[in-house]
Parts: sequence; C-alpha cells; structure tokens
Amino acid sequence: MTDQLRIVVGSDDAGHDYKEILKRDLEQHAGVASVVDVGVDADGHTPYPKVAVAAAELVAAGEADRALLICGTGLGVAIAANKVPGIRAATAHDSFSVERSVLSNDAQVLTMGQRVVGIELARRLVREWLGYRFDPTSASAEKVAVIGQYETTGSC
Ligand SMILES: O=C[C@H](O)[C@H](O)COP(=O)(O)O
Repeated sequence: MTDQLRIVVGSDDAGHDYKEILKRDLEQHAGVASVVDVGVDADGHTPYPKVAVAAAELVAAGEADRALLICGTGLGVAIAANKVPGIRAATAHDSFSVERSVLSNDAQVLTMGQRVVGIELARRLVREWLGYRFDPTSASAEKVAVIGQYETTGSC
C-alpha cells in the first residue's frame, strides 16, 4: 500500500446521500490518491450485496486499497463484502472501533449506516480511518492470519 490510499466507495439507495458527501470529502483529502464510485446513483434500486461485492472485489484484486460502503445500517454491505475472499469488512460508528478495525483487524473495508450515525460524526470517522495503517509486525498480525488460514485451508 502506498502512503496515499486508493479508495472505492459504494452504497445502496439507503446510503446514497452519505456516500455522495463522504466521496466529496475523500476526493479533497490529501491522503487519498483516487476515489472510484461503484454506485448506486440517486434513484438506484441495486440490492446492497451487488454494490458491496463489486467494491470488495476491487480491493481483493489489488485495484484499490480500501472501500467505504454505506447502507441503511452498514450491516448488509459488511456481510456481503465479507463473502469476498481476502476481505475483512467492519461496521463501525465510533472512533475506537474505527481505529481497531484497521490496527487490530487489518480491515480494508469500513461500513456505516446512514440510518444509524449522524453525517458529521461519519465524516470525522472517515478522516480518522484514513490516518491508520495496519502494522504487519504487530501482535495482531498473527491473529488476522488465522482468518486467512481458514479461508485457504478450511480450518484454523
Ligand atoms: O443491511 C441492509 C441495509 O441496511 C439496507 O440499506 C436496507 O435493507 P432493508 O431494506 O432490507 O432493511
């Protein structure tokens, strides 16, 4: 991962307004190299799993460093993104959870719910999220590796 992050954003119709606001923030952030929007548009009725999987596949393929996904609760997009091998998606609406999603879990995907969190808190949390980098030499790394081991071998 370069110092600047390549970000994918996506939402369903329930998260569209926040996705647009957060996308604009990301586009103006010095720590962001690029922002790719996988949808949906304002009148989109795309089911949230399709958007979440599309974004997660870009991350899994190495075409993006992270994804930010918004739905009504943040839960559906996290569940769907986590079905993509290699992806660790976490729903977080507080500062500590956002921090630990990266530093403990090496989560590449942050999800939030437009019906759960206020927009100003969401904007602040995304700014914080951009500042964290997972340390592969940390004690957390061997725990995260167990997830990958399960994915590749079927046991842990
Ligand atoms: O997790 C699902 C999301 O919150 C979605 O935006 C709304 O889903 P629903 O319409 O099935 O409640």
